[in-house]
Amino acid sequence: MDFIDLPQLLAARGTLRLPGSKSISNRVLLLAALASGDTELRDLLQSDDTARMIDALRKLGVKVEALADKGFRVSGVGGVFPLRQADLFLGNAGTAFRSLTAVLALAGGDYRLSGVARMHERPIADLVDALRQLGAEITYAEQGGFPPLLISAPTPCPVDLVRVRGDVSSQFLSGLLMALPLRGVATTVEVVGELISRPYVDITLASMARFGVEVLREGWQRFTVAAGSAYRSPGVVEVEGDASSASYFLALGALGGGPLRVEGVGRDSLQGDVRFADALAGMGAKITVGDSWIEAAAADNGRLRGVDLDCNHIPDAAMTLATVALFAEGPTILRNVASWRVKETDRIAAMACELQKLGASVETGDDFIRIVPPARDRGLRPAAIDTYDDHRMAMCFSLAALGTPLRINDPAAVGKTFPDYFTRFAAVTQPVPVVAIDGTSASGKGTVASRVAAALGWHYLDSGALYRLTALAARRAAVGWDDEAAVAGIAANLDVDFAGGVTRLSGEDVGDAIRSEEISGGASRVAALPAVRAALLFRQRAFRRPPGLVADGRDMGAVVFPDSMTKVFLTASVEIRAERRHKQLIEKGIAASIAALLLDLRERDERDSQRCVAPMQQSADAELLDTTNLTIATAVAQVLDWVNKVSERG
Ligand SMILES: Nc1ncnc2c1ncn2[C@@H]1O[C@H](COP(=O)(O)OP(=O)(O)OP(=O)(O)O)[C@@H](O)[C@H]1O
Ligand SMILES: Nc1ccn([C@@H]2O[C@H](COP(=O)(O)O)[C@@H](O)[C@H]2O)c(=O)n1
Repeated sequence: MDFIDLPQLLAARGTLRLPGSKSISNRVLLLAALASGDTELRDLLQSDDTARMIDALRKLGVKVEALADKGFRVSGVGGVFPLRQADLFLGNAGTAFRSLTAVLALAGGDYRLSGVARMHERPIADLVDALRQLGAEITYAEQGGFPPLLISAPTPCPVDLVRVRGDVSSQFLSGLLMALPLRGVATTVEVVGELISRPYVDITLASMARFGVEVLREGWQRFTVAAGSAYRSPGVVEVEGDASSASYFLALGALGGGPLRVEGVGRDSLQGDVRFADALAGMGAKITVGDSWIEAAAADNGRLRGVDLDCNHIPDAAMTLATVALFAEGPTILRNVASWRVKETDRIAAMACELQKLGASVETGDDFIRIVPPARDRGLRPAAIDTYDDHRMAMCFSLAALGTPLRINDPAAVGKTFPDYFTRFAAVTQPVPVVAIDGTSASGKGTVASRVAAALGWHYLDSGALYRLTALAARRAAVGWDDEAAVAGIAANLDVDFAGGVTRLSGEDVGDAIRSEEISGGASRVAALPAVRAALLFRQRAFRRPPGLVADGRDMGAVVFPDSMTKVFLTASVEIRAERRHKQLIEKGIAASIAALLLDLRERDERDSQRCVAPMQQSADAELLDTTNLTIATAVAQVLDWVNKVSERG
């Protein structure tokens, strides 16, 4: 499985230009295609969802040209698609699926609309039922009430009133409204049930108005499109930044100190999700709003409060509040989020499951989620977060990195709306610093690394101990050191604890047992197995806790912590190393011979440096420290000097 490991973060600040709004991008793409005249769309979102819409429009015969600098030119077809037959695959793009269903059902032609498996589980009967009232000919290709859909030319139908449910997804109403000008006659839509996610309907109405069609709105119950309404290109449309995407960075600013400014949305934004900033302010964050930017910073006392909030108006951004709740004082209750259940995944269930992995207590109902953060002294637990092919799950949970190192599985899910999310995330966050000390066996890595850690007041990781523990546990389970799958299974489930400087395996102190020459050899054999290294990777990264980490091993700088602030490759002549190890063993009362140790060290160096995965080698960005003629104190002083120089450079 693909994953990204996020280091625990110390702070977040900076400025970020948002990608274009998904909701606006997909609406204006469709309206520009239906309009008469060419439209230049600037700052359009470029992501999976917009790619699906563009692809579909091209298959319908619409000319969509990419211009320089995130621009697109759409040659409008004046309401008549040139191609009257098409098979459209819309992935998991709800905005594209619902609006194209409505438009194609009234446009005339034979079309098949399908998507990914999850799209085929997302109900669409309410929209289909509404369209059928207008004469639409739509059949379900597989399961009744769900995509895929087969659409053919509508039967002429004189009705001027159509009813649609508004309490499942506002996209049904939005799709219907955008399609109505194709009828040419006055049509009123009456919403049945309470309309949810009203700000998204506002975006629809504003987008239609931009293309010359004013909808008469009576409360949130009746919407009328006048006879003869037709879309006309406004020439140029600038797409504002995505307010839902802004929520992750505003939350980062509030949790990570800030100030963190997002550019592209502000006071006059069309998007309801800008009100996420109000919710964050309600939790105690400092929010400043400009015409086209919003900035978030931590509360004066650095703490946020849990809230009890109706989230009907910010259904997408509300997910971000669920992970912010992990850091708040007291419980947070997010109400009126039933629509989460029919999104990219059942977001209430998915959110509950993943929040619990981090140590929160969670209660859920049909339309709410209640989150109690873990006790402050316990903090968040390192965890591997599943993302359910849902971009928002991946982005929301990245915030947990302010409390723990974590793994995000299938991070490419962000491609739906924010393909370079994790690169932008890294640019505005400051991870816990690491000093990596790699090198040959018995060169003094552990001695130097632990003293550097003590001098800095940082944590210390002896990564070799994990390979030694794996070798010991395999031996005890009578598993051969070459049995890759079995040893990797043991590594993945090691019950180890280093509390108080004591190395425990399943509760037993094994500090001496793992230092025997037999286990040293076993450790270097199991360490050559790729599956074992993969199984131990996140476990090592989970040691990266504030204020910093000094880690020693063979691949700390190259593989485990490639972004280490200082990398050192420590070595000494093999003869000196054998002498030091001999002295060390004799002092512990363990019998040893220099000749045997020499042989063993040479063998381990050879195996460690020649293996195919993460071989021991000095990387180009590592400082070389040969301790053959150095005292321990001099070696430690040299490393601290390198660390200080990097810190001074900032
Ligand atoms: N510069 C030095 N001068 C003299 N003795 C040293 C020096 N550095 C380390 N030693 C001694 O060498 C022995 C081996 O050091 P240490 O255990 O730190 O090595 P290591 O590289 O971590 O070994 P391993 O690869 O087995 O984990 C220890 O007894 C340590 O005190
Ligand atoms: N990052 C690491 C650390 C260790 N190993 C292997 O484990 C053996 C024991 O390590 P020590 O540092 O305690 O000597 C060592 O010989 C390596 O084979 C590793 O591969 N990567």
